[in-house]
Amino acid sequence: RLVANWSRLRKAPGPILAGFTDLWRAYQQYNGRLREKVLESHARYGPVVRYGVRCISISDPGVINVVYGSRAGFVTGDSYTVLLGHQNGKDIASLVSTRDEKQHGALRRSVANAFTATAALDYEKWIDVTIEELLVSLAKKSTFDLTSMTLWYTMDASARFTFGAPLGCLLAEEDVDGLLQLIRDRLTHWSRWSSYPWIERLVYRNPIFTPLASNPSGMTAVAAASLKERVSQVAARRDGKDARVTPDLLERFLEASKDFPKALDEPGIIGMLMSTISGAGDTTASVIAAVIFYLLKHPAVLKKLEAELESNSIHGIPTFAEVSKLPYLNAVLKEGMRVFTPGTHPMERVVPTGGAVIAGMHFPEGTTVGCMPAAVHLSKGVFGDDVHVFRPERWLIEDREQLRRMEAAHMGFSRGRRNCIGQNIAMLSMKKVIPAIIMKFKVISSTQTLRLSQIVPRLLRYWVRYT
Ligand code: HEM
Repeated sequence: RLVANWSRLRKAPGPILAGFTDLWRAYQQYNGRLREKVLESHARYGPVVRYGVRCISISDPGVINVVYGSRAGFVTGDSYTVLLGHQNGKDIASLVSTRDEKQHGALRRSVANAFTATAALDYEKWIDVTIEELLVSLAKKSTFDLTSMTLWYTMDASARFTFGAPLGCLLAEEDVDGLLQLIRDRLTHWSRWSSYPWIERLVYRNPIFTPLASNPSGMTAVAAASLKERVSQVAARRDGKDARVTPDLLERFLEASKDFPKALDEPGIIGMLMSTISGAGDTTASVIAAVIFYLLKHPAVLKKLEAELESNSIHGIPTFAEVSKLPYLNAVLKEGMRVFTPGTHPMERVVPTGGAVIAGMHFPEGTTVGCMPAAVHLSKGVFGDDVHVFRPERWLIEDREQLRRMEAAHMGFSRGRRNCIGQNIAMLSMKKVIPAIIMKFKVISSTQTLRLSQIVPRLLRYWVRYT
């Protein structure tokens, strides 16, 4: 059996054990090292690397459209089912976790209006209030923990634009109500079990083992409770008792459910809430912290950014209109999201019937292929020889063709029909909060030898190790 496993994809290089058994992958993932190992393997073997019995990582940006393109027919890998919520003995699919393309398309269409660039502007006021609270908290401190503060900020901001009320993390400086822990439990669960989704199903979604099922269900319960509470508030509003000027995401989902009753039935809305809550917190916080880290590490870049903000009279909390088109700020964020990506493993897709030739190699149907943004972003052919260097200037060039190639290879928000639906909101939040912090405070590192590992792993300690 082990030899049969190995021979299935023997042309693809990679760690020997990975070809024989998925235990190798499971072990690395359990220890938060899979990302590091896949990156090492790409450096050693090239753009195609095997990291599991049927799993292939590809770092060649040329394959992005093949694997993630809208008509490509590559459905998401079985590993995503580990993310399915579970309530009352039933799986609750979310945007991220559903493998059913029809269900995904219907759900995504039903909520698309709530995430457009125009809709994101409606959430600006929720974000402003939260930035204000963050600045007040920071002003009271002589030193602050960047990791925690950005996290409390994104948790409160996302709770505001999702449910219309903050969690209170910034005020308490802790994980109020344990929501962050629930998100992390869900991601840890994903990380632990994505190598063996069929065992996960057997253990956690089997009525015989119901007590164990609490792990993937925690967030489902929170989302369901929020939904119940808000439905009664919306009903009260309709009676004229509670006038809400700007609808939050949940209210928009409830509105949209009238037009899309099938996609956005109760489990559909719960699934959307789960995707939004877990998609918005840790990811945005870690990118903000990483960008500030790179600015501190590169004082010349920080100085240039400050000069751009100064010359555009950006002080206090800027409006999105003021900062959305600033070229250097754009370049800093794009570059920050190139050198730092939170994802810990390739975004897995399954080769459709008949197999496919990808990156010059034929893969039989059923093979899991995927790109890990961290690996793709190190493509020297696209980004140049200095791929490991944080250099926003690479995005400020005249050469349109080169810019197009870099844009096409940027996977910070993934690509294709399952790309990040929250990216407009994330960009709005980041483009406002980073200038607000650096223009109000002179942020300096409290240690001489600041490393990314001191900033990021505490955010993502359950699912990735940074060195
Ligand atoms: C800088 C911050 C963010 C980054 C780097 C990021 C990154 C990503 C990536 C890489 C994916 C694809 C995951 C996969 O296929 O495995 C994704 C999907 C998703 N993200 Fe984000 N995200 C961010 C912020 C947000 C925010 C603020 C929200 C919600 C308001 C959000 C909601 C989602 C949802 C719902 C999906 C699933 C989309 C689908 O499957 O159709 N994300 N994100």
